[in-house]
Amino acid sequence: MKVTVVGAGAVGATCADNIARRELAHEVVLLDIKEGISEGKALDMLQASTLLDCDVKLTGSTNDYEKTAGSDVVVITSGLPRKPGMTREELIGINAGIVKGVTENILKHSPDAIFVIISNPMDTMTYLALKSSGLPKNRVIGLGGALDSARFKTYLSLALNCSPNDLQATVVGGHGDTTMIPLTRLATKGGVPVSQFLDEETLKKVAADTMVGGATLTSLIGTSAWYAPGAAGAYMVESILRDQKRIIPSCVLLEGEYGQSDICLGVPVVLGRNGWEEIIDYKLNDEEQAAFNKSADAVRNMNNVLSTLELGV
Ligand SMILES: NC(=O)C1=CN([C@@H]2O[C@H](COP(=O)(O)OP(=O)(O)OC[C@H]3O[C@@H](n4cnc5c(N)ncnc54)[C@H](O)[C@@H]3O)[C@@H](O)[C@H]2O)C=CC1
Ligand SMILES: O=C([O-])CC(=O)C(=O)O
Repeated sequence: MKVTVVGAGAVGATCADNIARRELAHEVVLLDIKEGISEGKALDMLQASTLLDCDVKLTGSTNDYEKTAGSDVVVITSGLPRKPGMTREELIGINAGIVKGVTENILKHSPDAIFVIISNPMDTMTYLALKSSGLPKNRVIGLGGALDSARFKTYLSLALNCSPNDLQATVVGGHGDTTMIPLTRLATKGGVPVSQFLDEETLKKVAADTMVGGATLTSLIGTSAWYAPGAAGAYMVESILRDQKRIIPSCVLLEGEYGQSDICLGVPVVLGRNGWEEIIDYKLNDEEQAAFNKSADAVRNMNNVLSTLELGV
């Protein structure tokens, strides 16, 4: 199996490193437009491999897409990250052109690849990659819910003083500070609703912290996060390449599911060797569905901006 990660910055390099360390693919190509950075980071990771008993062919490429040929999965992280005080949505003007161009270049050499889109604003970038490529819907998957749910579990585990591994907790909707929806009602500890352990005020704080999880890290670090985003990328790639069929909330095209159409938005999906294979219906209650619809409205507004950017979509 071969994976290409486009963008050898913080998220791309971390994702490639996680994929290599866990030997999820036999070959990993890291590609960046900036001269030397991908070759340097790939060589550094290769040297680390000798210390970590891991055997993966890791190479870098400065914008040479021939080296990416025959990739099974392509992870797109190329583009600008936000700075403190910015929203992810403000990145659309610069990142849309990058994501569209990269998708086109990749497809020339890997026509059968499954795409995992990370660049922000991710819901709109996923929609753009899908629409501009004409790919089957199951092969374009945005990363949002995997990361946001990891943050939800982290804040829950801190409040509950328990292992995050004993928690089930999912975030659906958009990957934005105000558009994501931590599904508190469905969160469980060892199969028991977390509302049996935590009062409403604490649960509200956990949900609020989750929603601004990315913004909190951005203001602490000065740029956006990469350890959990890179790990979340590898987690999705693992389920795809190993055909694990894990249920991972991800951004996919909705065609009536969850009451929405012609939009890519975060819902629980089964990830396997065919990409996303099934949408799981969580049967949202009225309040959750209203929040989902509001989230869809905001993401649709961003998608409408694409037509003003002269991208030809
Ligand atoms: N969906 C999610 O959950 C997350 C999304 N992100 C997003 O991921 C993106 C990357 O973030 P970082 O890695 O922190 O940024 P970074 O600035 O560290 O790395 C981005 C890399 O993309 C490269 N690049 C730019 N244009 C390119 C092109 N046309 N072809 C190839 N490479 C190109 C740059 O040279 C740079 O090395 C940002 O848009 C960020 O907002 C970050 C974290 C989580
Ligand atoms: O916060 C950001 O801009 C990057 C991102 O999407 C995240 O870490 O969730």
